[in-house]
Amino acid sequence: MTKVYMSRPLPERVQAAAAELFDLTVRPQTSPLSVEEMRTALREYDGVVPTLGDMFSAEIFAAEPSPRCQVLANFGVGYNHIDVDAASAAGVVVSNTPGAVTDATADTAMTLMLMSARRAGEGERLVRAGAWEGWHPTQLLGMHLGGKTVGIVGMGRIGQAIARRCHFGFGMNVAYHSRSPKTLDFPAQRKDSLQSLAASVDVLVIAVPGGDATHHLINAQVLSAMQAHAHLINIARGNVVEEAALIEALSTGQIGGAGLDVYEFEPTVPDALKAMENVVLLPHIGTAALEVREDMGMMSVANLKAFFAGESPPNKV
Ligand SMILES: NC(=O)c1ccc[n+]([C@@H]2O[C@H](COP(=O)([O-])OP(=O)(O)OC[C@H]3O[C@@H](n4cnc5c(N)ncnc54)[C@H](O)[C@@H]3O)[C@@H](O)[C@H]2O)c1
Ligand SMILES: O=C(O)[C@H](O)CO
Repeated sequence: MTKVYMSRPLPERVQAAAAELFDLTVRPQTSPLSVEEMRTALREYDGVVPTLGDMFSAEIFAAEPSPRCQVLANFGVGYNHIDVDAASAAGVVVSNTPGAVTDATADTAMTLMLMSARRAGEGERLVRAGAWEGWHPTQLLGMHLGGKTVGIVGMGRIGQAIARRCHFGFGMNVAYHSRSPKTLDFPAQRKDSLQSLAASVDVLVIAVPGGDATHHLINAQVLSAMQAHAHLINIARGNVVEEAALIEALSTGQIGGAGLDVYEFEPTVPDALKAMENVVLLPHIGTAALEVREDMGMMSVANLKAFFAGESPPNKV
């Protein structure tokens, strides 16, 4: 029977579906795989279900050049933790879970946007500290989103879902920067550079994939182009934003605030960020809803099933 290894426990429904089809081993820990665990997974299993944090780098494939494993069915849309070229050179196909994550992650972006613009975290801390002295007309005044402009960096599935929510739900104007124009079913202004997008919006949202090509895409230069009242929202990958430059921009008042779901050195969150009132910090919960995690898992299982039936996985990357 085909041997499959899951690097973390997934929702019960997903494990049950995988166990019906394969000889399934579920690793009980929730931490990223160690180098030794990744090598063993490649050596001893036909298929592996890894997830973010399991760093299947070129070095791992170099150490296991002829693996038994033929497919990495990643749990998650982002696969920047897998060196796809090295996997391919070792004969390993990689798949991911696009679409299943889109709406939930866009909702998380809206949560961050509203919390940051309307100072919700700051207000919650005030209440919890017992320091709230009652309503008054000029307390905790934030930025109203209606009529403001959101700038999307990465107008893909999640970027478009965020833009739709902003336009149809909140009456915001939408701008974006992309290498080529997009055909969209809502009005949006395309900016020809990241700098001009950053300079012209009230909220800048990052929704690009992670990886070498987008590492520190949002650096000191981009942050200094932003307006002093503007907010930065990152639901993509932590190292797309140069965290040290963000801390500087937030602490000097170069930008108004930030909402983050992801961090450059996850799960480490710098003390400087934790100490600031004008930043909202979430623990990478973009897709954290049971039905979403079930959909992602069922997609990984469907990719494995197709692969071992001799077909191309529907979500091969
Ligand atoms: N926070 C979370 O829990 C969470 C959840 C899901 C996805 N994500 C992240 O979001 C990413 C995007 O997911 P998606 O499904 O929307 O992917 P996608 O491929 O549909 O969209 C990404 C878009 O970014 C564009 N892009 C790439 N490089 C760019 C650049 N330098 N400048 C401007 N645009 C650029 C691409 O052309 C594409 O349109 C994932 O790769 C993942 O890392 C995070
Ligand atoms: O890439 C993804 O899908 C998320 O970051 C994990 O849910």
